[in-house]
Amino acid sequence: MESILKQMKEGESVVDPSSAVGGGVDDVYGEDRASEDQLITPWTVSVASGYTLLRDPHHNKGLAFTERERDSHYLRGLLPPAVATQELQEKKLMQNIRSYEVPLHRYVAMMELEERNERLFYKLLIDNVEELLPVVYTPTVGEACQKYGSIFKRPQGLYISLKEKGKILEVLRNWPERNIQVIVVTDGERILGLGDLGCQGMGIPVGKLALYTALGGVRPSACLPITIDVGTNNQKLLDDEFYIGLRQKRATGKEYYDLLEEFMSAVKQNYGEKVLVQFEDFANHNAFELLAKYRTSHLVFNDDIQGTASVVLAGLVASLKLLGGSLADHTFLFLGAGEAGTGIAELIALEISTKANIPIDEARKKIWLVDSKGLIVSSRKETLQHFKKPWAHEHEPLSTLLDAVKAIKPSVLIGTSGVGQTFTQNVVEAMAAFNERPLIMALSNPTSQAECTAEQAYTWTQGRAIFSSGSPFDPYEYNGNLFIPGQANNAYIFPGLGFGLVISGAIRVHDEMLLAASEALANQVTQEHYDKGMIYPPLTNIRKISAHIAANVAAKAYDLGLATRLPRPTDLVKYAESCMYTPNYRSYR
Ligand SMILES: O=C([O-])CC(=O)C(=O)O
Ligand SMILES: [Mg+2]
Repeated sequence: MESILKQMKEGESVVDPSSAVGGGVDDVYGEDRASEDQLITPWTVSVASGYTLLRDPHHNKGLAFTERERDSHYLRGLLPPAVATQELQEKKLMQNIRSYEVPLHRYVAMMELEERNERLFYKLLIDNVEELLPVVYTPTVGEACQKYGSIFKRPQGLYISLKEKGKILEVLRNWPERNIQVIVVTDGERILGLGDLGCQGMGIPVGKLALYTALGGVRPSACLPITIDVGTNNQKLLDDEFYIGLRQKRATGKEYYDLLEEFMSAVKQNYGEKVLVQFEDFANHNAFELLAKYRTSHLVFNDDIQGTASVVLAGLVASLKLLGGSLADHTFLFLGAGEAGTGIAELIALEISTKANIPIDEARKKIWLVDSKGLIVSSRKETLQHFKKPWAHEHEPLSTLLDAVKAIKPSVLIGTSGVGQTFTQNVVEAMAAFNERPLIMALSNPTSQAECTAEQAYTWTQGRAIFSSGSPFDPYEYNGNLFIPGQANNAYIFPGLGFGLVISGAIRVHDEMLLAASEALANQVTQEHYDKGMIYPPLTNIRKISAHIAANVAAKAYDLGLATRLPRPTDLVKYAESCMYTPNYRSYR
């Protein structure tokens, strides 16, 4: 109370005006542009003082408050005498985090840092991206969701449950930030390859949005994680006394779709049509339908269908440098015909059809899918779900993956089944029998669900495999050679894709933007990477990569007439870079 009075005396606001309603892309980013050259704008002085300032994660700098700031912001005595730089704080935190051996403890330490000092959290994440991505994101975030009820301390996003039916607009208005640019929403029904985690799926939107900021450059205050809770069919959670969600079986059908409809229209009403909604980890039976329903009326994309497709296509295009030929010269076999499998298959077909100038149906014939019932073939067409039908080609029925590998003789094997250890030694050896360099992608997450490990892929092919996975694997030494697995995770794509949509003021996501994102990523793989057998660039350069992806996506948005931010900047890469949030401390006078 006292500190608020002090602020009022000084004419300061307790609210950061950068979060006020209104403002397009330019004024939104003014805050961070100003911060970079330490300009003092009216915004940067509008922070709370004293004890409140130390408790405000958006503005707190801890020991890094200077002597002058300690005087001018009533911090004397509230901090010990030492003054630290942001770099020294980083050093200390990395030491602390490395001292925790249990990955979940590292996760909790990072979340606590985010709640204490947002800029330091993002600085740490950006400067140590390869080390910390597996902590705040896949695979550790999977375990965090499984135990979310126990580790839950403070809400990090919005929970919209069936109890909020009819009141969703009010709920959105309860969120403290107004100027939202990106929402990641899940209903928790298919969290990674871990299944239905209900309300505890919240860890996923939180993790994805941390990457939007760290990897893509979207301001943290413009990001909104949302979990829609319609119940869970996970009995273990329903019986768990610490479960944080609705204690009921999942609502389905009309009840489910009515809630989603209310949510989507409330989002548009509250934030306008340029807010991006990323659907994440919905179950297959809803994911395709929600995407089809909203892609023509809202700025939406499904990360598991489209983001994953774009990242895999980039890896495939890059791998042609090592394999030779064009995509049309290859044959693709998938294990798993859900969101990721059919999404990737469709984008590959689109790319082949565009590049080879052949009808998409012809292009699809290069691509085969196996689901839990075996190879998808035309005799099964009647009973297939609609998203599998385009892949039902003429062939005799085959019930196992191994039989399919032997019969189809693919050059590329892609796992999107969500089931670990399904690329058995026999399967991988069969791939190596007729391919000089078999391309193997074990995409299911987290690590426990990967179809095979990097070590297995390299040893079972005597080091000939080109291997990528959804979850990270360490480099592996085999016969004196070091092999570096690629991480074919949508994390390469969605931050740049989303940022490109935001900076161009796009109003719809078009498939050509996914191709543009994919192309930009593939272009970032250099000869130096190819020489090491890599088909993805290292994550250490991810902000530069994201700027290129954003620029390519924005260019496509302008070309397609879907961009509303006019005039079109002449150099989109430079423009993207200049708009990116940077977490260096600002000075408060
Ligand atoms: O979150 C990840 O690591 C990738 C992804 O979207 C999924 O597995 O559902
Ligand atoms: Mg996902």
